[in-house]
Amino acid sequence: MSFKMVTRYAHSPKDIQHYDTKELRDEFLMDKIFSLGDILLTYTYNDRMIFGGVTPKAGEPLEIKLDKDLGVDYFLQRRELGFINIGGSGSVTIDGQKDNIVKHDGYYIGMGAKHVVFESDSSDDPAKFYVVSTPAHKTYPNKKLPFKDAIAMPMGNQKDMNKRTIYKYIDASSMDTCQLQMGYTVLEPGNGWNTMPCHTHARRMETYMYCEFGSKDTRVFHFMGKPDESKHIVLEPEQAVVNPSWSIHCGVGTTSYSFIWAMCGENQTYDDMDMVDMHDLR
Ligand SMILES: O=C(O)C(=O)C[C@H](O)C(=O)CO
Ligand SMILES: [Zn+2]
Repeated sequence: MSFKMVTRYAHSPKDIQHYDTKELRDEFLMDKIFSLGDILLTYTYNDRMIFGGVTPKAGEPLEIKLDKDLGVDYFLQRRELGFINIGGSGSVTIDGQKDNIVKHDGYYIGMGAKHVVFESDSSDDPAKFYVVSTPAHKTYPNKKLPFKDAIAMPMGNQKDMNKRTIYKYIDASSMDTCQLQMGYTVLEPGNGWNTMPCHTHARRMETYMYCEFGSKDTRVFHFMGKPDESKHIVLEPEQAVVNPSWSIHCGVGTTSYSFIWAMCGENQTYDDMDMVDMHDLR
């Protein structure tokens, strides 16, 4: 098993003005999230979100152990954690309490949980736990978040090539959470655009992890930057991007796809978005 956590710094919009493709990718793209038997995490200085993949082999449980790096006694001493499984079935054991987790199940784990152990039922179809952790100030109850209970918001339409459903898993309207908001967006076949018309939310940063592409050659062109200075990053399946709060975040795929979004910052108000007028995009 290997455990790796990389750091990504925070940027001002001016920093990226002259970035070439490689620099932009090096700073904002996480090119590997799931690797069998491994934990691969990123610590971004944007609101100190930690995110990445936990992919256990069958019979070899994985636990995120972070103390010295965070200056705490254990990983969730001052943090909360959310996850959504996009792989095969598995389980999570939180301080001795085990729950089965099938594909697309999620979980909220409150501050103070000492041991969170992830397991896969089979190495041929391992669970792929996409995990996101944000700083917390209060312990809220752990909560299993089955896909069927997510708040489903149909969005867009076929004519605009953006028909999709946003599934809110961790949302302050239906449960307690300190900072973390998390969900999963699924595009309908034949649709390519997410989050268009696009927005910013200076109050919150956001990460996107793109997955479940319609074909092996599908690519998603993800757009970021100030609305009047947009740049793009081309993503393969199961890669993630960091979006600073000043940045737009939207994308178009060469087929349909899904993505997991997670936010953290000043508020927990999903609809608090500054919509960008199409005339202002450059
Ligand atoms: O498809 C969409 O639109 C989204 O999923 C938007 C994200 O949820 C988002 O950007 C929330 O601020
Ligand atoms: Zn957003």
